[in-house]
Amino acid sequence: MSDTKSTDKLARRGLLFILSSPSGAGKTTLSRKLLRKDEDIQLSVSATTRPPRPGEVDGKDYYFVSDAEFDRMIEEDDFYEWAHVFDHRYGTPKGAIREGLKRGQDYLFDIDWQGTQQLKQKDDQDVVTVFVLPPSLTELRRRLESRGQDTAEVIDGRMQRARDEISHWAEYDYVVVNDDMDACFAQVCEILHAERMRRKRQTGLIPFVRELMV
Ligand SMILES: Nc1nc2c(ncn2[C@@H]2O[C@H](COP(=O)(O)OP(=O)(O)O)[C@@H](O)[C@H]2O)c(=O)[nH]1
Ligand SMILES: Nc1ncnc2c1ncn2[C@@H]1O[C@H](COP(=O)(O)OP(=O)(O)O)[C@@H](O)[C@H]1O
Repeated sequence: MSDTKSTDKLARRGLLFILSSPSGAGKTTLSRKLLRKDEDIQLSVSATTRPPRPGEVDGKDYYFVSDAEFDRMIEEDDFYEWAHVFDHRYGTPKGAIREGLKRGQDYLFDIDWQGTQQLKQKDDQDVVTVFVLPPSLTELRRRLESRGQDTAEVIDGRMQRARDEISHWAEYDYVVVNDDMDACFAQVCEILHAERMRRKRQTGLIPFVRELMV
């Protein structure tokens, strides 16, 4: 983050910052704001078999792939994790994440509870999980409708799945309610800042403290 960069003098290990929520609660909006504001975090771009929505860019929002291509990626062990969500498959490509973490690069994940569980099993110490709740189910439906990108049938399906997704709230490290976007975004930034300061992530502390003690 530009405003934390100057105080970020010590070497640290990066983290895997996961935002999950029922569809429509606001995680894509929160993610985009975070990526714009914070230069030390980058999006882990998922692959999906779902077709692009208007305005979505291949390689930026998702890698949009065919079923056959997704099968090939599974066979070649290209995924950190993958899951069926709604009627499609979504997965996190391994890419350069492991190397990036060592250099202090943080990664943002917009993934569901299934992907979160898999990532935690693979790499619990680097994972920080945040669950975003809507203020009410009425408002959740209103947001899905106002986004104006899904059919009534798709929206009904997402509302039905919302209760299931919400039932996983207690598996997350942090839970925020996205009522007012600015207030919620500020909370998400505070969580990220505090997690970066954890002693275990500050790999530069040992040589730094050693210098202080000579
Ligand atoms: N497990 C897993 N879930 C993903 C991945 N990418 C996206 N998702 C989840 O798939 C769900 C549907 O995403 P999307 O079709 O973009 O709809 P949206 O959540 O309404 O924006 C959301 O819950 C995402 O968090 C991934 O790589 N792995
Ligand atoms: N706090 C909020 N107040 C009002 N509208 C919001 C808020 N957060 C998100 N929205 C709107 O709700 C819709 C769904 O948000 P989005 O970020 O796409 O959700 P998700 O990625 O969780 O499916 C979008 O049109 C977005 O602009």
